[in-house]
Amino acid sequence: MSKSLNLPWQLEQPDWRALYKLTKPKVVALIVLTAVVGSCLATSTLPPLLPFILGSLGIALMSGGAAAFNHCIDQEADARMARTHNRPLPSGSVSPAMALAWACLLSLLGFVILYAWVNPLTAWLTAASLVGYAVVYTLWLKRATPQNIVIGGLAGAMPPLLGWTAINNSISAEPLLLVMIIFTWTPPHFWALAIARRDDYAKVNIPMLPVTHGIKFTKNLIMLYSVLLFAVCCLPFLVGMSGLPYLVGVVALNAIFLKKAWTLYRGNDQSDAMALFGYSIVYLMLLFVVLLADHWIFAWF
Ligand code: HEM
Ligand SMILES: CC(C)=CCC/C(C)=C/CC/C(C)=C/COP(=O)(O)OP(=O)(O)O
Repeated sequence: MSKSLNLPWQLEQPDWRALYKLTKPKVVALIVLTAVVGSCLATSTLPPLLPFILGSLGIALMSGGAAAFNHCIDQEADARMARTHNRPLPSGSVSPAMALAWACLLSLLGFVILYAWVNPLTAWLTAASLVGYAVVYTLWLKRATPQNIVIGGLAGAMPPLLGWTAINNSISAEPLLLVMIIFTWTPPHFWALAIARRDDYAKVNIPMLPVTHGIKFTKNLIMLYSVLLFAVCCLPFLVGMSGLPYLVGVVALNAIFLKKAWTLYRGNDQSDAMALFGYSIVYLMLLFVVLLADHWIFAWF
């Protein structure tokens, strides 16, 4: 039987570097950070070690699996975009069958770990996030509406709740506020990049907002969401979940965010858009570090 048939039992030797890249490791690292902070905030002491470690591992595996499914589904568009044409599938460093098998393996392994050793609630919520990203966003919304990333952003916003349920096995208001923060952060995070890469998306007919509604309109919405993000970030302080150190931190982080959004609104599309995109990542990382530091300052002093 010919090797080119690529049946599952005829997979090539794995290229581990390519398989690692399929998991979008930097994105998953930030996702896991938000989940870890969700776990730490779920208790006033240190979280119990087993659900903490296995919960973070299961969330990481399923997020990496979701990212690998995204690569499989988007391989043709990725091949035609300058930003993505070097990815493992378009460049041929991994076969479609191997990538699909890898996505299934990571997702299943993550699910089993969460279900068997953490709790079924976390396993099912993480599975819903995976389906939300890989199926609802990538397979459907991405090509259906310029609001794709607003709705699809809910999947990527779930990890603080997943981290929380891994420890508490229940859903409550506090982690939902953290979900709201990431949900509100996603549009400026992504639309900044989409402004800089507008032509790429136009070329492959993906209806991202700068393609369908133009750059000026997208900049308006980035400003609007940036103001909204500031307000949403204040909620943990206003409901008494976080203290003054958190408030000081988020005021500083959001002031810089607003300044960069304003600079983009007024200025150069390429460099200012990439500056806001780059900062959005540092911003989210620092915001969750500040949340955790504030939590521990209150718990221990
Ligand atoms: C639907 C929601 C989201 C969309 C559409 C989106 C879109 C993107 C895109 C297109 C990139 C560029 C990737 C590349 O060049 O390979 C990116 C990068 C990144 N995103 Fe997002 N993102 C979303 C949610 C998130 C979430 C929830 C997180 C983490 C909590 C996140 C963290 C990152 C990080 C860390 C990078 C930099 C990756 C690198 O440099 O390799 N994103 N995002
Ligand atoms: C289980 C769980 C918590 C799932 C969350 C999964 C996850 C990896 C979310 C990240 C969102 C993201 C990078 C979207 C970009 O996709 P894109 O296709 O628009 O960007 P691309 O063109 O760079 O691939």
